Amino acid sequence: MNGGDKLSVHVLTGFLGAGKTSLLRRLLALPALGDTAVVINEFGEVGLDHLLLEAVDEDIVLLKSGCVCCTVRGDLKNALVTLMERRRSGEIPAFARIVVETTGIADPAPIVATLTADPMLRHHFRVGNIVTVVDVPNGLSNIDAYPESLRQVAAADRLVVSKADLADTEEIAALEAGLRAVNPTATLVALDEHAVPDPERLLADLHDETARPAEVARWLDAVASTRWRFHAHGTHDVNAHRDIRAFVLRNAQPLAWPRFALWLSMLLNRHGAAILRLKGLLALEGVEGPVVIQGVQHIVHAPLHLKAWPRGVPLTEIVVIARGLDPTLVQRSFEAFNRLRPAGDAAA
Ligand SMILES: Nc1nc2c(ncn2[C@@H]2O[C@H](COP(=O)(O)OP(=O)(O)OP(=O)(O)O)[C@@H](O)[C@H]2O)c(=O)[nH]1
Repeated sequence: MNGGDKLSVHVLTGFLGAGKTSLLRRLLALPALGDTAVVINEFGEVGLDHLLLEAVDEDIVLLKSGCVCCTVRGDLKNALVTLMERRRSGEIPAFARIVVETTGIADPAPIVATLTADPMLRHHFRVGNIVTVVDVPNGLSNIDAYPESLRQVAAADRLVVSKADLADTEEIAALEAGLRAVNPTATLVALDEHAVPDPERLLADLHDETARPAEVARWLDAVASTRWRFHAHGTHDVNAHRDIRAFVLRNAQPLAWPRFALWLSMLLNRHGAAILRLKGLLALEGVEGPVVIQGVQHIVHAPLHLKAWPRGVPLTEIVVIARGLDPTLVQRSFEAFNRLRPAGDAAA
């Protein structure tokens, strides 16, 4: 359940021209990330050429940093399987993680779906962090104009605010507030063109058992310290014009896993396209510590365990970021289907 020695596949996304490749270049130059394999779709669009050292074959190259870089023209599964086969046969250096850079108009959900749904990929890989780059000059207007941009922001575990050098502090603050409003649980990292990114901050993920409790505590703090709480009268809607709401389903009574799993799959079947992101902790009957769940749109990752409850007491708290979905109805169906006493204002 906890991933064992699988390799994390991180997804680097962000709208057209946001600064994905610039960030990737700086990350790959860091000695700590020399053992990274990179998968880029539509290679012709990105300018990594000056980093290229040696062509291993038509699709795979070694970068100066020692990283392996692979192009995806066909499907992601084939690219990942090929990388693993060449790594095993010693044709390319061993690598410890993979970063997939998407095109600017990609929705990250299908990548997550590929990794979680395919049995062979699931055996070797696990979903790492979704890192979304958003540039200050265009970020807010892209979120409003392009559904792909919104989905990239909502899906993120890390939001990198780029081109801060091209804006003043007010513009940066406005973008950060807008990003927080769409996705309160992601870590915000502001970078300008020359900043050295912190690889730990961007790529340490939930599979890193030492980082996991802090990561989860951060989600919960982010939710507790914002207005994103469910209460009897609905949510405080700071994102009305986008029809996006983040809300928390919270209840202290332990859940029966089979019942909860059925409820969740029914919810995602019916409303998967409206649910942009879901993450949280479950208090389950017969399970001592919290179980971490997270999903992107209709895809849910394999659950993970935490050893201790971040607040010291068992409490189910699920953050949902949804578009066009009434939180009151979701909360009601969560409580009714799982046979819970309504938490109401007392738990909010
Ligand atoms: N001033 C400034 N320019 C930046 C910064 N980051 C990226 N750029 C510039 O923005 C342009 C686009 O950057 P890329 O890194 O290619 O962006 P991308 O997201 O990979 O672009 P696509 O792959 O085309 O979607 C380039 O000209 C970069 O030099 C930054 O922090 N500050």
